[in-house]
Amino acid sequence: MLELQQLTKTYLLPGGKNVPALQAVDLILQPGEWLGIVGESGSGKSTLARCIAHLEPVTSGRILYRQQDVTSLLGEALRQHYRQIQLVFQEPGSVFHPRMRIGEFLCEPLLNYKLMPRRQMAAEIGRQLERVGLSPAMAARYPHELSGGQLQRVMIARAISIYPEVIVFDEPTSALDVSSQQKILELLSSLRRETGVSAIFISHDLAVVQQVCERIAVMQEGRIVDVVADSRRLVPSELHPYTRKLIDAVPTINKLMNRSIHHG
Ligand SMILES: Nc1ncnc2c1ncn2[C@@H]1O[C@H](COP(=O)(O)OP(=O)(O)OP(=O)(O)O)[C@@H](O)[C@H]1O
Repeated sequence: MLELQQLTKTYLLPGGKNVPALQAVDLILQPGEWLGIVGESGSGKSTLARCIAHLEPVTSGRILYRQQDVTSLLGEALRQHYRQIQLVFQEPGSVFHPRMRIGEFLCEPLLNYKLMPRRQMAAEIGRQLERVGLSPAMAARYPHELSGGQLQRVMIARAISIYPEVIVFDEPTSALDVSSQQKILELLSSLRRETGVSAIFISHDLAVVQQVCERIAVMQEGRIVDVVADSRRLVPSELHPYTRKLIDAVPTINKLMNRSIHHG
């Protein structure tokens, strides 16, 4: 479905210094798959998300979407491609316009892609809000009247409203408290079952990624250093030393790992 070939992104800082944020990344996302990306801060996860979502140009390499190279798409072809790959960020607050009601925010992509006439919009927005566990009455509210977890649900509703084939989640639960985080992860699991959408799920927290992804790619200094086929069966001897270091940093994962070792 989506294939990254030798994807490289280098930032040029004022003064001439180069920052190699992505270094020859190769990665394949299969249809329906939720692929996890983990790595410590600065390893290049957000850069990868922005490049895949075409929010930043890549320095070199290719992004193949359904076998077509989309790195150099322009104009209407790019606009249509944007629709297929949606990005959900960590800080939903930064995406909302403070004076735009939630309903207007949800209308935007539907109008933009002419997915339905205006007269059906109110009912559709109500359905979308319900789908992510919110009341249709929320459509009349402003962003500052919603909690972080509710805003993240609105972001998710907006991302799925235009039926993308891939959603890139960049730390979607990191700004939330543990209970809201858990509820969002449950919502994502049920949306995955309902829609069959594919996803790239980025987090610094292996325990979170484990809940929604089978395969996980591990990033370090802009490279993929390890790909774990089954996030729920981590076999230490088969892991890259850096992956083991990440696991050691997460106590809950340690427990799961011990359990999988003892139970074969
Ligand atoms: N716009 C930019 N200009 C210059 N350097 C950047 C820019 N964005 C990211 N970088 C650098 O690229 C590298 C990768 O950053 P990135 O934000 O992708 O990592 P990350 O794994 O997402 O980290 P975090 O989890 O802290 O967000 C870092 O060295 C960062 O300083």
